[in-house]
Amino acid sequence: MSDPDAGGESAGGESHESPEVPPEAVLDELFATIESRKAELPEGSYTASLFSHEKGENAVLEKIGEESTETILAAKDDDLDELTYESADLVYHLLVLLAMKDLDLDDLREELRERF
Ligand SMILES: N=c1c2ncn([C@@H]3O[C@H](COP(=O)(O)OP(=O)(O)OP(=O)(O)O)[C@@H](O)[C@H]3O)c2ncn1[C@@H]1O[C@H](COP(=O)(O)O)[C@@H](O)[C@H]1O
Repeated sequence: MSDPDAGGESAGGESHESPEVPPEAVLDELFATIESRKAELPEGSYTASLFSHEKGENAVLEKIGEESTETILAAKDDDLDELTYESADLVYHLLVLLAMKDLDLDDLREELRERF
């Protein structure tokens, strides 16, 4: 996997498209970035702030609750752009939670694969 900091991510929370990351590698790249933020806790990183929040794990748990509600509301409104946006927020925060609990994408993949 490539260096997560080489893909244009910014500790300031800016998001840049990374055309060199193929679509099928996006989740792995994102998770690698999350793991990097967890290890290095750079200043200005929203992800790092979730790992060092004074509320502890409740910070990310609350975000998952909020993003779940926003996802449901977008679906009820049949707003597909909003549904996609809020789903991305939800998945991102879920991946932060997995990393916080020392789980990773392989654990998730394995669990899903066993259901085939
Ligand atoms: N994918 C994400 C990502 N998705 C959501 N968020 C943040 O999650 C927060 C969501 O909170 P809110 O819902 O309150 O945001 P909001 O914009 O006020 O409200 P909404 O309209 O989104 O509902 C915002 O601060 C978003 O910036 C993310 N922050 C970071 N990433 C990824 O993590 C990388 C590293 O980010 P930093 O840790 O900030 O460097 C980035 O390059 C991205 O790839």
